[in-house]
Amino acid sequence: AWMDADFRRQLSARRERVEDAFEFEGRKVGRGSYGQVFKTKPRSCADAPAGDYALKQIEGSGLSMSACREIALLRELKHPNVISLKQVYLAHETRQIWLLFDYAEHDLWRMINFHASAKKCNSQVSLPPNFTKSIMHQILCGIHYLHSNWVLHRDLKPANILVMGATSPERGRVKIADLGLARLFHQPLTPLTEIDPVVVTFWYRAPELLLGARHYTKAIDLWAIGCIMAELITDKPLFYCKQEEDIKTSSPYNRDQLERIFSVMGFPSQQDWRDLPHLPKYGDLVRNFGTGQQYARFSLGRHMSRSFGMSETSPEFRLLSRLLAMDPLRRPSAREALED
Ligand SMILES: Cc1ccc(-n2nc(C(C)(C)C)cc2NC(=O)NCCN2CCOCC2)cc1
Repeated sequence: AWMDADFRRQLSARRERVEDAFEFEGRKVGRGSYGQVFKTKPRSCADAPAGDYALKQIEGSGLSMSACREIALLRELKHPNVISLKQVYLAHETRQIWLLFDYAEHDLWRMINFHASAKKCNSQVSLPPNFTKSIMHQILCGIHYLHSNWVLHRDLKPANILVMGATSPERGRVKIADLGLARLFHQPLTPLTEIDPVVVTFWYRAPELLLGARHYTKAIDLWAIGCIMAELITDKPLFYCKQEEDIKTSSPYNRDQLERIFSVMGFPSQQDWRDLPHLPKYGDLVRNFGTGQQYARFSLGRHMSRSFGMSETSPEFRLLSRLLAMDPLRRPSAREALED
């Protein structure tokens, strides 16, 4: 009763209700710990332009911390390669929050898997020439925009790279999104596996994170982009590491993931990564890997030329090896990578 009852009545009479504007019964397309997503079309009476939309019903009720963060963040951002928030619906009766987005038909995770399986049954479904170049350029444009606005993604991976489909006027356009759960904790040291152990993969996590770095950086996003670039080229996750079931590690140190990285990249020398000994988990590293000379003959060039016939003198290899510099200080900024 503390609020003016008449004022509340006016508000609720004027408030547009999501069910009046959109048809979404039985059209669920996604479900995760973040909430659920419906593919929907506006009803004829709605003033939204025709076309497909994605309605995300946020998990939980009321203005949770993550709902506030997502709305506050997305409403400030506007870039062709970043998912755009079209509308927010607050259902007061149920304290439900709905976010309206343009519907993205594809994501890189499904596109890469489709292409890989097609290749296996070796029907030549080859990705159009320059597909990888276009996708990479758009990802770097979107990340350059986010980084210029001091927004770090923190969980870049193929599933978070959406691509608009043939029915969209933005056909083929990349929309960087975050469908995941990594939003709930900002510190990299929080055990993500506590939320949804099945989903979390460490394949895109930069080595400094695995060695206990306390803060996310722009360079951590660029490492992930390097991993995505290699995966677009070879159809396989570069640092694929089988996930033993529901690891309840509270430590960021993941020995198997580090082992996989070293068996592709080689072991970082003092020259390669001056600050390595200062990382919190350096002691574990030395205990588990010693001086790493068992990885002496491995290198990214060797891996890419043997697994994909990529020349170490090609421009794409040069960019890939810069993005995948073990020392975060040696990785290019998004702008430098765009200029490459
Ligand atoms: C708590 C929290 C959660 C997510 C975000 N977040 N951050 C981003 C950036 C700008 C970093 C790419 C995007 C989103 N949210 C979604 O992508 N949302 C999903 C949009 N999808 C839903 C399915 O259909 C396509 C759009 C922020 C904070």
